[in-house]
Amino acid sequence: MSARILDGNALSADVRARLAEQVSQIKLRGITPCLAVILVGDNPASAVYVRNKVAGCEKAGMRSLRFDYPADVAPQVVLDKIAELNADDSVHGILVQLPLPPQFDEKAVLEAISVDKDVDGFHAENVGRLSQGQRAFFPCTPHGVMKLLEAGHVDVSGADAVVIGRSNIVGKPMAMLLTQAGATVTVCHSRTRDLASHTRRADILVVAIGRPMFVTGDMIKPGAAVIDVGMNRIPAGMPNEGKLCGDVDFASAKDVAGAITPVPGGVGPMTITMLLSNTLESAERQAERQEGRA
Ligand SMILES: Nc1nc(=O)c2c([nH]1)NC[C@@H]1CN(c3ccc(C(=O)N[C@@H](CCC(=O)O)C(=O)O)cc3)C=[N+]21
Repeated sequence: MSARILDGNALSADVRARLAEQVSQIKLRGITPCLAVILVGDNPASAVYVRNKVAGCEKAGMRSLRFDYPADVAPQVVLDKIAELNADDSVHGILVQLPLPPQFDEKAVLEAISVDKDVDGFHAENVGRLSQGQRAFFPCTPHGVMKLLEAGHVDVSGADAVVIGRSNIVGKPMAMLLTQAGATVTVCHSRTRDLASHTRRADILVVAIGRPMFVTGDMIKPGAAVIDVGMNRIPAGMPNEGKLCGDVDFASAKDVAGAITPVPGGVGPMTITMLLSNTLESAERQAERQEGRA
């Protein structure tokens, strides 16, 4: 048996069509949702992602602003730009592409973004709000994973979910969203003993460790939903060198899993889709505030 494919490109197209409809509605109220993207340095992968984010905005009818800085820029220059964008009512979302060069204090940069414009959901206050079940911007990658599970009719409530990876941008918020949706969640990481004993019990397995093809079919419970957040280049000297691959060995996993996301075409496109969705939501909240004042 081969697993059902949880198709992130198809779901993205669906969701983005609906977003474009909502964007044209809010434009009638005189507001054009606008995302500002800040990119520091010349990491080629970051440049591709930023280009995709900007293109996604335009296609959905949103406005985007892009600010590029050289790798050796003084952090204060970026902080000043963030302050300017925070104060600009025509900007609804601000994203600083990570990772930042070493002279930056990443946390200080993320905290400088207004909570109301933090469409990445990385600000400590948004993280706190999410953990308390309050209205918040959810981080885009885990939010996109929840949408993929929902569209794929994967039952989350009561499921045993295992998340591999404990990063602030994926693993931790993923665990929170799954917990809120009623799963029993285990978070595994580099110090976990006997990883496979955990993964083999998972009805839902989310893998976000950044190690190419690390999870193999023998680590997966038959019928499980396997979500691959990995985004790696196949190392030199291996077949398909230079191509994208996930943290899951798709070839062996697909024969065991009940449902699985491919790389590319799984979680990645949904990350950008949820970024657009958060930007629209930010614009809608601003419209509510304005109309509340009027
Ligand atoms: N502040 C910030 N927010 C982010 O959301 C953020 C970030 N920094 N830094 C880097 C990571 C990575 N990320 C991806 C988004 C889309 C794809 C994506 O669309 N991937 C395509 C393939 C793209 C390709 O061909 O390279 C796919 O999986 O099908 C991948 C990765 C967002 N990130």
